[in-house]
Amino acid sequence: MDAMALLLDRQSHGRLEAPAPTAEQMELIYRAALRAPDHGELRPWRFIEYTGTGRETLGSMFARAEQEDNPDISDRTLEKARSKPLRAPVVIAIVASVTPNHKVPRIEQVISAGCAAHAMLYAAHAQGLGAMWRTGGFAHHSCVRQAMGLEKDDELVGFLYLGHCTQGDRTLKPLEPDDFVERIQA
Ligand SMILES: Cc1cc2nc3c(=O)[nH]c(=O)nc-3n(C[C@H](O)[C@H](O)[C@H](O)COP(=O)(O)O)c2cc1C
Repeated sequence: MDAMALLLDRQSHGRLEAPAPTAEQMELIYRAALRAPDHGELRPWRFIEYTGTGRETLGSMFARAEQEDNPDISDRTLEKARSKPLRAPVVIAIVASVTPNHKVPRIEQVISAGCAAHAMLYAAHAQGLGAMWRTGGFAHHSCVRQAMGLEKDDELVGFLYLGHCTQGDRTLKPLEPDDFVERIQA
């Protein structure tokens, strides 16, 4: 795939189905993540991959978070939270693993992990896979953070849902660079 076409045409796919990406495809996705810009070579990221029934572990975390916020929650809402990770055959939690009190500020380390997630979206698209970056209501919940072993300064930058697209591309709303760029020329 042409690199510019990749950059200009990528889009998110929320409806994803099996089969899961192959081991070779996953390897390339992680390798792309590891090429993210990284001030100080801190490698401020880690990835937790949920597949098969492993996704139920993540669903249980979501359900626990939901229940903690609202103990009187209905079974239906609880089940909805629990089933969220089943929306794709692979879900990857991307954690900004932050080195505290470092000359590279925390925000730069979190951005770096975000860049890794971004690279993963492109690596998926380049291989004909569908992907979507989600945080939902749970990524920053103390329950989920604790279950994933996040340290105080860490950040869960999101969940990457990965699989095969069930639908074609949607028509994108055109955006114009001139609406976002300020040019200082003198
Ligand atoms: C940090 C982050 C978190 C996001 N969380 C969600 C989410 O929880 N739910 C959602 O529908 N979209 C979420 N999005 C947006 C989608 O990933 C996607 O970018 C959006 O639907 C636009 O689609 P596009 O990527 O094709 O332009 C998130 C994006 C980012 C960068």
